[in-house]
Amino acid sequence: MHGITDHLLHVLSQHWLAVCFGGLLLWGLKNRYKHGLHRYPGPFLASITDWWRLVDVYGRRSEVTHRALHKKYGDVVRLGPNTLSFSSPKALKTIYGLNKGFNKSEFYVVQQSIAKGHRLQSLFSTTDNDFHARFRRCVNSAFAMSALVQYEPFVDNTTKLFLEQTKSIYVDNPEGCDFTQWLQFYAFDVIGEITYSKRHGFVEKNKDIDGIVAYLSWLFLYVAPIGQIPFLDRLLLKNPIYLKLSQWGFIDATFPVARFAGNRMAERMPELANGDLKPVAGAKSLDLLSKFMAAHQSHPEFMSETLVQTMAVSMAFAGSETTAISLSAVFYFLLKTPKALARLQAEIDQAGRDGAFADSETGLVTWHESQRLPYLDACIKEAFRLHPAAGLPLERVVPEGGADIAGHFVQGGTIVGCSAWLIHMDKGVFGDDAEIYRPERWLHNEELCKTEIGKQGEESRVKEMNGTMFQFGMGSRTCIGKNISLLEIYKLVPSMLRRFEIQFTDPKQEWELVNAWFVKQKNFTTSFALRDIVVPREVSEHAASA
Ligand code: HEM
Repeated sequence: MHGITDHLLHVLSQHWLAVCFGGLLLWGLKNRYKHGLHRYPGPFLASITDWWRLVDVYGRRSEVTHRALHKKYGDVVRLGPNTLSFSSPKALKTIYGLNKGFNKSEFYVVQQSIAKGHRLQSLFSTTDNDFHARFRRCVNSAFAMSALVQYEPFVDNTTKLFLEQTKSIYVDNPEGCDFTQWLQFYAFDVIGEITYSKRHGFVEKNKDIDGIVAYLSWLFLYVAPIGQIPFLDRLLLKNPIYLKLSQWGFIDATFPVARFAGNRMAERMPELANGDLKPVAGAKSLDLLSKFMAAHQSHPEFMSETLVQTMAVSMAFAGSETTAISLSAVFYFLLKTPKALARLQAEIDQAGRDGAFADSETGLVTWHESQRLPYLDACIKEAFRLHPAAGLPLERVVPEGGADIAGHFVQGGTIVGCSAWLIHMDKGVFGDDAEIYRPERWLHNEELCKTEIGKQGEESRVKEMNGTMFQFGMGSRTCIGKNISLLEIYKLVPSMLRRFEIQFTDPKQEWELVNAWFVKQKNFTTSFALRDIVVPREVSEHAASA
């Protein structure tokens, strides 16, 4: 026995290079043929190792890589030894459909936040479908369309302040405004107000409070590449030593947003203990935190205090950067397309002259008023289409037994996903000019609508586009905050356009994109001038005669 071991050790020491090479070769071959994925095209290195996609995502423009790969290879591309990307809208119903059994991949686990050394499994990041379904049932009603009316006063407070601050800080300011950051301050404060009836104070102070925005940006820059090899997270941000030290109180690894949420919860605990949840002083209705606490009262066996806090933290994580990116996209594409901006401005001014807006003083537009502006709707949808916030495929794991996805049988355990950056480019659905910004595609062509058949054709064309939009995801894991973000966007865009003339500070300016899971814009600097708010005809005639 001894002799064999000695002999083996001798051979290994003599031929260690060949042994290492052989081991690597076997590992590479195992990866290459994993789950029969060698049938699918893609970069050769991607079929061998996930380091290929980590490096690509680290380059911060993966949406460009993914588009180029699908253009070259077709509807299915292999992005890793165990990962496929699908670009055809036909794949959506299978991968994201209700009760199809596809779980989120480990990519999402990397996004779990930490409070006092413990990971917080959130609605967004959990990979457990049963846990998710129970969690979602507890909080769903707080996000229903009908609850929107209750949140509008919260949004109004921040929007009015935002309009005032834009006027006093940026009107006729030659330095211009970093518009993406300014909109992010807005989105953070709206979420703060809806969640806690308390703004973080970004818009008041025009600065990043407690470094929350910078921290979140850093975090997304981290989770995007590390999420490609999630195991690395356990060596880095969530390594056990760091988490233990944090649990014992030696270091504070609590995310700043989690700290803010914890403080607000502590303030409300007495109310919860009394069973007396009521709107915070000055607020007209219950905020989200109160609603999550009410869920804790009605489902104490599941909705723990930790889950209440997690839910509150998720609001800032999932709802601020995404909304700010989408708002920036709406304004950017309008400024880049003067004809569309002029048409939208004309629609808004006409509504102003017709007395469609109740507020002629601050410029604030209500949700209901915004819903009567079809061209506004078209401009917003077109911006969502061309610049969806999430810039990576929404990864899911194929259930045991495998699945047929858009005509391809894929084995269980394979990671599959679609990216809105590809789905929204489908020419079959969005037209041959899918690559350009053209809000008109969302309107019915009046010429065609003159016949019944033409009208039906137009209706089904627009319906298909609506049904293919993927900016909020799809199925059971679709964005729970969609209605809140739409409330913000549909109110802020017309309110800003009533109040201000917005221009690029440098007309030749192009923005820069940074794909860190969410595709954030940089170098989008704007100048503002005050506009006279267009008032109803009778009012202006009355003013003229007086
Ligand atoms: C324009 C703004 C927004 C965009 C583009 C957006 C996008 C998305 C997407 C794509 C997903 C699905 C992720 C996946 O399947 O992997 C998602 C989920 C989610 N979003 Fe949003 N979101 C936005 C605003 C918000 C807001 C304002 C909130 C909170 C108030 C929010 C909270 C969430 C939560 C909690 C989830 C997880 C839902 C679940 O798994 O049940 N989002 N969002």
